Amino acid sequence: MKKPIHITSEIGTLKKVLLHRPGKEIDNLTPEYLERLLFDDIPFLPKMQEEHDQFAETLRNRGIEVVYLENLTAEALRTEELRRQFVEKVLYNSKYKENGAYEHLKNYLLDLPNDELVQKVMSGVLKKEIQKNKRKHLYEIMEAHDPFYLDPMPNLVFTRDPAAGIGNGVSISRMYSEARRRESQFVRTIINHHPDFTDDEIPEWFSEESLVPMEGGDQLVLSDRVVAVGVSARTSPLAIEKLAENLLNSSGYEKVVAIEIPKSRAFMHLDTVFTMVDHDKFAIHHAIQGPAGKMNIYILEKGADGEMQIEHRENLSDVLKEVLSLKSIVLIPCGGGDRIDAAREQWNDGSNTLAIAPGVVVTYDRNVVTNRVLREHGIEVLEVPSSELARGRGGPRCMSMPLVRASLSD
Ligand SMILES: NC(=[NH2+])NCCC[C@H](N)C(=O)O
Repeated sequence: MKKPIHITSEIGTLKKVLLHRPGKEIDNLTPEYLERLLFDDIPFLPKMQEEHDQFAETLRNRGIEVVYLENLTAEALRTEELRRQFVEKVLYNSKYKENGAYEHLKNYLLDLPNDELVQKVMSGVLKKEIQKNKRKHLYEIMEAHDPFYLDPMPNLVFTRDPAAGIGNGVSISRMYSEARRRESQFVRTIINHHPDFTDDEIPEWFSEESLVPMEGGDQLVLSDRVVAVGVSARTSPLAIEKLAENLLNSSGYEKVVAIEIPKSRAFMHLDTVFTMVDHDKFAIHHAIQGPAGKMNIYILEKGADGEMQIEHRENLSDVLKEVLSLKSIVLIPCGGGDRIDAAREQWNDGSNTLAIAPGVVVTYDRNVVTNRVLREHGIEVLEVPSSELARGRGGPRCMSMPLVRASLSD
């Protein structure tokens, strides 16, 4: 039987992918809350949806099955008990656990049919939506102080981050910031309760219940033996070691490569500065490499005694050649390596490519220099429009959670 999750590389032909079509959550963004909600601007939703639909169409045109987070979640909530658990988890991960201030909110949500329930949880709930006479806690009453009963989740469009497939298993993220922590509950619900996923035992390499953060944008499945994980503003070394222990003990994975990147907004995840585009080619933003190309890279593997062994390395190209057993590799610089073009295009996710087959990537049309340089290196580049999509600081890789890719040996 076909496995519901099969991801043994970054580049194997993509067969099935999970997306989220941006919705009303975007229309609840206001300038005041942009920082708290990790968004940089207020997109024009109809245009953003149009661009997102073109992204999905580009994938479908290449024979890829596109499924949506909102639909699978609504389908998975098959009993009253599951609906209740889902809502309670989401609210628990919000800030309303303190003094039971969420009872009315919970009842309000549970009165809705599944598709509306899911939409509401995504879009957020304004205090004014709940009847005044039902609000009794201080927080509920103080509407001007904060209009949101439940914050919107504008980052759901970045399905890459709350979970990632590795091998036939999944790593469900403990998101770094409160703004995104609830997002993991959607994939959790799907994996545990959607009929397309429950027939099979899906190993879990990392859980959202963990105390230390890790996000999917930092995880790159380099091969069926090696996973790379960014040590970033969002993913901690403690989390990476935990993931490595699980992978090295109970999967075919033999090495986890921890790659330290600068902790800044522009470089929030490894995939904003480094993605795989072909068997031996990678898109990279040169600024992650220090003087003379030096970086901090650590290879975690099991020693002969079964203990975890960690080795330090400094050169990315050498590490990639070593762990992928390649004679040579090519790093394709974002913006062609030009200081201005590289910084501008990295900000708009120039290196955040989504490989849909070896040497075939989906990118944003606005990154003209990077796209040209990728083509000069023999990569087929499928461009998608990006005026509005780019405003949340995530590109085609961030906007997709691959569920099934062909193995490279197929
Ligand atoms: N895999 C990625 N690079 N995701 C980008 C996520 C962007 C999102 N606004 C955030 O700050 O979380």
